[in-house]
Amino acid sequence: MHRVFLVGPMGAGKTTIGKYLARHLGLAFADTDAEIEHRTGADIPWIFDVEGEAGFRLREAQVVEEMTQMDDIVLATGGGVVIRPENRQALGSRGFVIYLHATVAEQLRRTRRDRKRPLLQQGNREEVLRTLMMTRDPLYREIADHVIDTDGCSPRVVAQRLVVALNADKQGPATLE
Ligand SMILES: Nc1ncnc2c1ncn2[C@@H]1O[C@H](COP(=O)(O)OP(=O)(O)OP(=O)(O)O)[C@@H](O)[C@H]1O
Ligand SMILES: O=C(O)C1=C[C@@H](O)[C@@H](O)[C@H](O)C1
Ligand SMILES: [Mg+2]
Repeated sequence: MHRVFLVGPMGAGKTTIGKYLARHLGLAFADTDAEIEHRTGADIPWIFDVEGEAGFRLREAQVVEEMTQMDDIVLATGGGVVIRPENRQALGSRGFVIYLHATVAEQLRRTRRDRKRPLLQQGNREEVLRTLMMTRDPLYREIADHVIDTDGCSPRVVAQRLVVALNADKQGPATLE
């Protein structure tokens, strides 16, 4: 039984690399952001507008509680998933957690044209990303079994490093056969 959970900030590549990795490993792919949109029939900016960030976080916690119990899955999470202790507990205890790290400069480059991440649509993007990173980086690390620096690496190279990390984890629940 394989469960790989990808955590990290906006633009780290969780969604991009998660899809690639799942295909490579022959596992299902799921994404908490996409699942929330699927369940509500609304996109994330709309949910933030109507229900506020608090409403979104509640939905996110419900999805995390369910999806971290699915088998043979690569699960990409939203950048803020680690805020809630119950999410950290579920992710940290139920699967192999990979922290995809990217510097703020790299996050800025990768999210330059983004209009779908509500937290990046107001104020100074660099400042927002820096503040989020300061509070969240220790939380990503708290639950991570492995950290991968993605700066300057193509999605393919990041995915290859991820496979190496999974293979090296003899005890982990996501060890490759
Ligand atoms: N290793 C990489 N090298 C270059 N570009 C990348 C890399 N990983 C992702 N990208 C690009 O960065 C953008 C954001 O990637 P992605 O949506 O996968 O991030 P995410 O971690 O899922 O963010 P979020 O937390 O907001 O869901 C996309 O345009 C993607 O193509
Ligand atoms: O970093 C965050 O808090 C977020 C990241 C995205 O994945 C989405 O979950 C949403 O835009 C919030
Ligand atoms: Mg994503």
